[in-house]
Amino acid sequence: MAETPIIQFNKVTQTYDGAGPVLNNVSFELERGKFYTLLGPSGCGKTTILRLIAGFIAPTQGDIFIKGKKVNHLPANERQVNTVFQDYALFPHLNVFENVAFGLRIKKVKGAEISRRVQEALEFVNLAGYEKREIAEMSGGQRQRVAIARAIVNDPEVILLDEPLSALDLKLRTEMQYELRELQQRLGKTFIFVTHDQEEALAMSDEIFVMNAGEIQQSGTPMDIYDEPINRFVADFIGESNIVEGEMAADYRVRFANKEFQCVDRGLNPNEKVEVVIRPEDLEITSVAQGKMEVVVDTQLFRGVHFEISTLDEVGNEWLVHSTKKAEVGARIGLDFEPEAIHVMRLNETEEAFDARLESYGAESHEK
Ligand SMILES: Nc1ncnc2c1ncn2[C@@H]1O[C@H](COP(=O)(O)OP(=O)(O)OP(=O)(O)O)[C@@H](O)[C@H]1O
Repeated sequence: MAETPIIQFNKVTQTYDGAGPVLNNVSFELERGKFYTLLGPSGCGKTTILRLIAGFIAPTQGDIFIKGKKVNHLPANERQVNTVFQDYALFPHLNVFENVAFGLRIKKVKGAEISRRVQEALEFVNLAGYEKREIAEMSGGQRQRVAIARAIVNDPEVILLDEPLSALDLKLRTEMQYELRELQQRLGKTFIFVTHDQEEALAMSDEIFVMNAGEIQQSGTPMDIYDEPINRFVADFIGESNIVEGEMAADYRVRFANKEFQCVDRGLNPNEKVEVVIRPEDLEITSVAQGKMEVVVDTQLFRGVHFEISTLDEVGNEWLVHSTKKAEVGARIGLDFEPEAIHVMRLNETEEAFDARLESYGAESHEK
């Protein structure tokens, strides 16, 4: 990347109190002005990354850079980074204006400038006119916006958001997803958002980092991660997947479920063991004669927009199908799919090798 990364981690390992590492040799570079999401199950180290960037803790090993400057031990208040916490951490005894003004008062900014900047921040989050309101009189979504105003009033380069939507009900949560994304684009600042909700990550991010057990498993755009997961963990964590064991037969040919299929993957070794992913929405129900694979319908659920149909092939693999067509439980049916719907994962492939391999296939062949 041409520009100096806004944030860079270089082989960062973090250990708390002599226990095993909660971050293991993590490296990445973030660009200015993008919306990044750290996504992963509870305890995988997402918040630890935020705390290292904010300066609440220093790395056990490795280096952290902000705008090219090493900041391993730079105090939090000297970093151009602000955090929006999960519970917003607002002061209940102060009104909206004073909550947003708090950091500026500590920094002894002049009164007139405080007024101007707080006003600007509140306008930015659509809370102009709410200055005198008590926090207790604000709704969940409004409190969220006060917390964001309090972060942006300092004009930071980077805003860290630690599961900020998790306290909201589903409808408000969806509204705030749009709002946050739109706010980030208007501000043009780097946002680093932590969540364990894959739908939230897919909807909001320019780039997602999928984490597991203190490591980044894969990084990429939401579409990259969804269409081309690097391994079983990522494929399972993002969306619903059918994942079965298979082996390469030759270039563009892969075997699974006792048959050989055309795929778009090449450059793997003949007979190499692989894992094969097909998304449920890429499987189409048809007659046995017309299908590429013969299966028996095991269960069927109506999900409103589609039927969720669980089927079994002759070797006992389960194939979940999302279909607008109904099937009969117990019926023998055919499943049809395009060669591009098959995603082949090598076992234990590094992210670098994986990216290079996909790149070598060319964009057209791997696009659905
Ligand atoms: N101060 C601490 N002392 C000891 N262990 C800690 C400390 N903070 C976090 N941990 C441990 O480090 C691991 C990673 O925690 P972290 O908060 O980064 O995970 P997370 O992915 O943000 O999880 P969650 O989604 O549950 O917040 C966990 O096993 C946690 O118990």
